[in-house]
Amino acid sequence: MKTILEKIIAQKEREVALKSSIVSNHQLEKSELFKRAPFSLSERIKNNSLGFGIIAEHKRRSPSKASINQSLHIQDVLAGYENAGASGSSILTDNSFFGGSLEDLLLARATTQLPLLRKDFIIDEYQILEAKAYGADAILLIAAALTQQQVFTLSSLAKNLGLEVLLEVHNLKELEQNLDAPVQLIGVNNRNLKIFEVDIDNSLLLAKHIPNDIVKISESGINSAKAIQKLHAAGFNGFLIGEHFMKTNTPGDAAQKFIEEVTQLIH
Ligand SMILES: O=P(O)(O)OC[C@@H](O)[C@@H](O)c1c[nH]c2ccccc12
Repeated sequence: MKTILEKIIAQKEREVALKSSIVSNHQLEKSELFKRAPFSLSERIKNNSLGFGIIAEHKRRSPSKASINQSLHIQDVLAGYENAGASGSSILTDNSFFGGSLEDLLLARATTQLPLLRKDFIIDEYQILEAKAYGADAILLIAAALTQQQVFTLSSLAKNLGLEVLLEVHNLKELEQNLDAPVQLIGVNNRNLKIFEVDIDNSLLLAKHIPNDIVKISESGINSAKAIQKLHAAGFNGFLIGEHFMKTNTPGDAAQKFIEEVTQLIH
């Protein structure tokens, strides 16, 4: 039986083959946004007055949750996140499994000055060119979906284009085998993408193995200020949060309240 991750990757391979057959790399490189100088997500997380960074995610649905929120406009969500004091935003662009699109990324770019992470299952250089052409500042690479060679090649290309990389790992092996790749942020996913179970303790265990010149992010399943307090004490600088905000009618307000709670708790 195929895991969900394997199914998603198989679908991505088909998508990339189809899309690149009608829109060339060169056409993507000619787009207006390709000339834009990207923002630094890692700098915003390290240097902000809060002492921690929240990457607030736009997510309508996921394989583990059929519907989180289908009724909001991405412009309102992003304006709310920016106003709340988030350090960046993660925009799901996968359509088949998460209900997002590159159009979402474009609308987000037009709405906000926050650094934007293209959140997708990137397996090919073509998708990195797309990310830049649609206004991303950073991309996600998922170690569990890539070989060590792919992580190195794809993150090198991103770097050459001025995009930062958040490398997602789930265990020590994935972390250690990719430490020579040029990435600015490493995210420990609390959710196992193969079986979709959440375990915050996973991040706590891996934190000390991440080199200190790399920004440390804890991802997924975070829904309380107390969880951030623990993770922050373990050395994490940033926190990627989707569902806890997106399940409300006003994700920006939820993010604001959350950031206030965390600030009180950790100072
Ligand atoms: O909604 P949550 O549990 O706060 O999680 C956000 C984010 O970490 C999660 O969406 C995510 C982490 N890694 C991914 C890889 C692909 C798609 C989605 C993800």
